[in-house]
Amino acid sequence: MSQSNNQTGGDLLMVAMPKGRIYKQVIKLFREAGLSIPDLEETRKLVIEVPEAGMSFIMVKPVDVPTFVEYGVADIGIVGKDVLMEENKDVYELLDLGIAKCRMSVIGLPNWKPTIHPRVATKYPNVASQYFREQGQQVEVIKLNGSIELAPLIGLADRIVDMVETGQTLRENGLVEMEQIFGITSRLIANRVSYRMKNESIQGLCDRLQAAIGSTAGV
Ligand SMILES: Nc1ncnc2c1ncn2[C@@H]1O[C@H](COP(=O)(O)OP(=O)(O)OP(=O)(O)O)[C@@H](O)[C@H]1O
Ligand SMILES: O=P(O)(O)OC[C@H]1O[C@H](OP(=O)(O)OP(=O)(O)O)[C@H](O)[C@@H]1O
Repeated sequence: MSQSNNQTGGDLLMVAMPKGRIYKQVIKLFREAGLSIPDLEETRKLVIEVPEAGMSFIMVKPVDVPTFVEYGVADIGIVGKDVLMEENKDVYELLDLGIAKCRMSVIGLPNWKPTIHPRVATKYPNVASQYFREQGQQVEVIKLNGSIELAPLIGLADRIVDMVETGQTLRENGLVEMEQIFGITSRLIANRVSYRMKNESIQGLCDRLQAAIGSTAGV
């Protein structure tokens, strides 16, 4: 196994860990990969060293993970494909972790009809703009930060671009999925320089995670 278990201080891999929804699934996967990680959300600490796993974690908002990694203050990070597509940062995408699975879709009311000045509300303005440009549709994109499904219900926009997992949010608000844009899972990303300088430990972690993903695939 190339991953060292007795690294200390500056040799630790700095990992940007997303707080919230993805966190628990990442920790489960890391543990399945044989890495001994405590519950990082047990405290309000934002920098947590875990020398026995050869890693140090910074706890960040999911949308900020690519920024910490691009600037190299984190060597690696875990982030949803949705955020990667929207933020378009200069990082390596190393591994599909297969967790936090959902999809990015165009959503609207069931009786939707094309309008003269179509408006689309979304948390993902770059993704939405690119999608409708490729479709040859001119739309005004309105950026929101949450409760996106509200927009067509109250007339702010005629459609939204948002994530769908179980479809419960759509059903409970009387909305329908009109088109799927792309599938989403969480990815392991790396800083370009770190990937060269710390290749052995990053590649070792990748191999361990890949083995854990392989052994649980289809379970
Ligand atoms: N309903 C969902 N099902 C599965 N995965 C999801 C779902 N919603 C979001 N995700 C994935 O989890 C990631 C983080 O979502 P989360 O809701 O924790 O973050 P956020 O809303 O960006 O953060 P915050 O709530 O702190 O503003 C998303 O970027 C996406 O990849
Ligand atoms: O298909 P479902 O299983 O219902 O999941 C989809 C919902 O999950 C996410 O919302 P989130 O919980 O992050 O809330 P927010 O975007 O309003 O903050 C997403 O924006 C959808 O609203």
